[in-house]
Amino acid sequence: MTQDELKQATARAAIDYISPRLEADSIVGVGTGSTANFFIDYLAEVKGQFDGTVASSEASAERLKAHGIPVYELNSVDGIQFYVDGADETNPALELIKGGGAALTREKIVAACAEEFICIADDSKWVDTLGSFPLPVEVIPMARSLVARELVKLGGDPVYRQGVITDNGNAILDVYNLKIERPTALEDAINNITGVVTNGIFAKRPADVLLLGTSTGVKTITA
Ligand SMILES: O=C[C@H](O)[C@H](O)[C@H](O)COP(=O)(O)O
Repeated sequence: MTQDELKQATARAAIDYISPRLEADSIVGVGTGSTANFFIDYLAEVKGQFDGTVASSEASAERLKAHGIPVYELNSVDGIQFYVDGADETNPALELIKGGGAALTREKIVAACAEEFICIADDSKWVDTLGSFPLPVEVIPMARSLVARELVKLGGDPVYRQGVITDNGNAILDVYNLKIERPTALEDAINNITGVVTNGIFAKRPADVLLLGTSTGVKTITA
C-alpha cells in the first residue's frame, strides 16, 4: 500500500470510530495536514449526524466549509467531543511531535479542549523515541534569534522555516538533533523560553487513541 492509502485507511477508521457515538449536538475538533484532509473528506459523508466542527487551521476550516460542514469558533462552543488529527511522530505512550504543517499551536489548544484525542497516522510515524523529526517551535517573530540561542543550549540545532508565517502571524523554528528521552520535561522547558508560543511536543496532552495505518490493517492503540 502507498503512504496515501495508509493515510486514507486510518482516516476512514476514525470515521468508523467516532460515528456510532456522534450526537446531534456533538462538536468534532478537526486537525491539519494531509491525513486530516482525508478525514475531512470522509467526515462530509456523515455531516448530518453531528452539529459542527472546530478547525485547528484556516486551511482545514476552508476545506470543511467547502464540504458544507459547519465550522465554529472555539470560544463559541461548550466543548469538543472528539479531536481527530495526524502527527509527525508518535511513540508507544502516544506522545507526539506535531507541527510539520505549522499548525501546532491551534492544534494544541483544540486538543486541550477535547474529551478524546484520536490520532490518525500511517506507520512511518511510529518511533520508540521522539526526535528524528525536527521539532517545530512557534515563536514571536522578534524573539527568533533569542529563542534559537536558547534552543542550542538545550542541545538542539534550530533552523528558521523560511517563508512560513503561522495562522497566528508567527515564525517557526525546526529543531534538529534532539533525542527526546523525557518529552514532558522538554515540552515544559521549551515553552518556558521567553518568546516561544508553543512547541510541537504533545506529551502533557498526548493522544488517547492512535489509529495506526499499517500494510496489514489499521491498528487501534491506547497508551
Ligand atoms: O501542523 C501540522 C500538523 O501537526 C500535522 O498533523 C502533521 O504535520 C502531520 O501531517 P500529515 O498528516 O500531512 O503527515
